[in-house]
Amino acid sequence: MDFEPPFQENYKTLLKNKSDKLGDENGDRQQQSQLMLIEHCELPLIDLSHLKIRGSSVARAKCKQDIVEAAGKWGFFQIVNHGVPTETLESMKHEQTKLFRLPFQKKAELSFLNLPSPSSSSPTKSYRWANPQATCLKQLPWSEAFHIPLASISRMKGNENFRVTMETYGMALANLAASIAVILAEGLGVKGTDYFEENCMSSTCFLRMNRYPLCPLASQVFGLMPHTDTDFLTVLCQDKVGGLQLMEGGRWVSVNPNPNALLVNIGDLFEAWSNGVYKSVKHRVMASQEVERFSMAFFYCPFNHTSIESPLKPALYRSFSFEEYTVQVHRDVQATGDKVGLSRFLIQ
Ligand SMILES: O=C(O)CCC(=O)C(=O)O
Ligand SMILES: [Fe+2]
Repeated sequence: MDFEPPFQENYKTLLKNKSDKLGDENGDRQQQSQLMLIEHCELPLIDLSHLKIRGSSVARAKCKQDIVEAAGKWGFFQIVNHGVPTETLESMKHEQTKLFRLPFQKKAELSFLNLPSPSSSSPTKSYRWANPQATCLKQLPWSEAFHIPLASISRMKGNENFRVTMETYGMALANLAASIAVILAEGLGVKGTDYFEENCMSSTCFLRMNRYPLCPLASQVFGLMPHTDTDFLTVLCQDKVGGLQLMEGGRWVSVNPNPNALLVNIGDLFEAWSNGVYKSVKHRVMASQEVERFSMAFFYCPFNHTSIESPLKPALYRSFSFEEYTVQVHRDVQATGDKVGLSRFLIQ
């Protein structure tokens, strides 16, 4: 299978170090018991058809309230009747599978898809797999991904269908995320804001296509390491396989996959903008020995120069630009393997 990244070959030394696995006798016992006794959770499922202007105002208010409550309690919720056409979703999934089935050597070429070369705020390549900086198995994600700035897809070479599908998908998701952002702002008592309309457009957003290959060492590595998202909102489209877990009340819980729903989660920027009311919750993906998994994350982000400052006072975080945040995250990841994140910007 020439599309498979060479995990085993390239990470031979790390993989030989069995004492390293995710919580064995030498590891953290608490972590081990957590891995074995994971509860499943049913995230709030919100039907966005209630938001229609023609519908009842009571149902509309209740739907908005459900979104606001889920963002504060879980940081995650599922949505149905979200308005993204089924054909658009299906074409994206089809194009995504085709993309990952290309030979590894081709995907890894620097010029593949003609996406932009690394810049200071996004200094890594669009195609990523495993983690060249990993010093132990816990830092080795068993996955490959394309991280695509929507601003640059007009330059994409090759498959015209893919470019058009991605453009349509990006626009639909940017509109969807914008309407959720306004509801969340209203939930904070901030009415009639044009902050999101002015600072976030489809061209400031990113798409990340993830593939989690079968993993022969599923108990030893993650599919994707625990992290929070560096954006305002993420809209995730996942298949029916499952594997996503999130932190709830200090423990990891498994999210039951619902392939008919999109999953929305709060990112770091919204946590800061909401002054901590909405939660950017840690999540991770477990690796699987049996089933391959695909997901697509849409990251709702502002311009690099956009200032993130909560309209609620007194502010918990000092104001920072999106670029300042991403540069700091990158610096911390390089230096410590951990992004640190919002706590860096807390006002003492
Ligand atoms: O694949 C998933 O379910 C989650 C992906 C994710 O968290 C990400 O791309 O940031
Ligand atoms: Fe994520």
